[in-house]
Amino acid sequence: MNGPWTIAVLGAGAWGTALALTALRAGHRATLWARRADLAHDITHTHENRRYLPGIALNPRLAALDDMAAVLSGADCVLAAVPAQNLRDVLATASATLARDVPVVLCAKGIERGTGRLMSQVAAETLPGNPIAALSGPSFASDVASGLPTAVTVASQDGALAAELAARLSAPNLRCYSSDDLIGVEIGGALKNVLAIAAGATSGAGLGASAVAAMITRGFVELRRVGVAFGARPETLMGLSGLGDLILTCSSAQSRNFSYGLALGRGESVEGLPLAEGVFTAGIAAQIAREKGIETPIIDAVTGILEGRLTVEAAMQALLARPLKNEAS
Ligand SMILES: NC(=O)C1=CN([C@@H]2O[C@H](COP(=O)(O)OP(=O)(O)OC[C@H]3O[C@@H](n4cnc5c(N)ncnc54)[C@H](O)[C@@H]3O)[C@@H](O)[C@H]2O)C=CC1
Ligand SMILES: O=C(CO)COP(=O)(O)O
Repeated sequence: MNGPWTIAVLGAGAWGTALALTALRAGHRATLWARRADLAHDITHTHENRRYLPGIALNPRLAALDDMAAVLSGADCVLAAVPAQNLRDVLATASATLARDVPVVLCAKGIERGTGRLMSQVAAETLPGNPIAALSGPSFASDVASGLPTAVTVASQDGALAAELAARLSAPNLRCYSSDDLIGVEIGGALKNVLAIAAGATSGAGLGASAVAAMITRGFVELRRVGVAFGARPETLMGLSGLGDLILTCSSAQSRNFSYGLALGRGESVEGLPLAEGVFTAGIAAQIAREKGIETPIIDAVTGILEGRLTVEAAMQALLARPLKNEAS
């Protein structure tokens, strides 16, 4: 289909709002679905998402509704930007009204806790028949919403669909590359959040920039090991959705995952901190790695800290005391 698309964005949090603004910048029509009527009202009438993107003036053409069926009606494409653990419920609701030929682009980064499913597997189960893609890469919502530039990857097992979506979703400030390595793109996005908690904790514990760099690098080794076991291509893991997003998320307090780790490292309360997807993905990622016989000491350490079995100090000591080995092994 030529001409502008009608894009439905599910989830009116920071990322859904940023992506809807980007879709408008790309010349499309975009409507947000918000779970809560007051948030939908705010976005439509005050042109600000005060809860999730405070201080950023929204395009007055951006409307939000709390009626999912109305948002999905006539959509040429759906962007799903709700948290990973809520994706199944949201897509199950969408399945009642969404036409089966409409592509769904998954924008959450995580692994489903109870099942170990990647987001594309959740979508395949809840929306059988819909073409599925994922969008992932280094992209803080507030940067993207403000019009700052970045690049991401749009992946689908159908390479032609990925290329079409990448072309359609690219905007003046968002350069979308395409890939047919869907799993590779998803794994990078999910695991970098867990590793950002580790990097944040290292920094928060005052262990120094050298330790943070070592943590990121050895964390990337774990990301590659798990990714390859899932069938991801190494070059995908080295790309925007893997290494690119790992660098971003592990090096800035703008990241909620890094900030969560910072608080842990400083011994501060994490009560009430904003969504940090790595908190939910760590345990299931560690379990999957164990089942596949993959060594993931950093992901295991983050899990131990989150479950209250390890202090940050004890986890660091245990990592440093591991048997010495060849770096390439
Ligand atoms: N914020 C960012 O910079 C980026 C976030 N992402 C990913 O996007 C996903 C969403 O993140 P954000 O928008 O940042 O989170 P957020 O916390 O800003 O917003 C989450 C939104 O989902 C809604 N929500 C929560 N539980 C829900 C449920 N049970 N059913 C329906 N909606 C529900 C909330 O009301 C809110 O509107 C996450 O997986 C995150 O990793 C990806 C790239 C960038
Ligand atoms: O995924 C992100 C940037 O690409 C956002 O990271 P946080 O969820 O840690 O803020």
